[in-house]
Amino acid sequence: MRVTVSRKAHFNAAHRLYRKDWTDEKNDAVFGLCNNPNFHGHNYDLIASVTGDIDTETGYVIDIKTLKDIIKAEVEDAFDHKNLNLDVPEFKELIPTAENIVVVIYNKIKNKLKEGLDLEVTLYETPRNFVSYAGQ
Ligand SMILES: Nc1nc2c(c(=O)[nH]1)N=C([C@H](O)[C@H](O)COP(=O)(O)OP(=O)(O)OP(=O)(O)O)CN2
Ligand SMILES: [Zn+2]
Repeated sequence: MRVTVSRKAHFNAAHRLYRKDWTDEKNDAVFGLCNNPNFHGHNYDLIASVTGDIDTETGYVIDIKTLKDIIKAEVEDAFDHKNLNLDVPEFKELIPTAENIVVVIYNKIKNKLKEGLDLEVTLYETPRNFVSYAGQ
């Protein structure tokens, strides 16, 4: 019996979408306002969903406190009130699009989960723009 346990979280971060190896013209053409050198911010929301078997002794798939602590350490403490391009090592050479951010978050959380647990992360960049990643 596989059951999914989910936890919501939140962080604010600034970013700029651009490639250092492209001209300003090409960055403007592809990324538009998101290439503004002054950066811009988003109120990111995320949902981390962990799927696994219910432990017969505890009744848990995962203690939600454990999931909360992982998300705090791996996502909130690492990204909240940060400039993703400048402050977060994972995005030194990786454009902080929602797609790339959700994959980075997935990998950071997945590495802290016990074997046998599956993970899906959904990241909202705005209330209407969101991406999901479940590995592969
Ligand atoms: N595939 C992607 N497209 C875009 C991304 C992205 O990460 N992946 N990101 C951006 C911008 O960074 C940003 O998200 C755009 O924000 P905003 O202009 O506020 O977006 P909307 O106008 O759609 O805002 P709503 O309030 O949700 O309508 C652009 N593209
Ligand atoms: Zn943006």
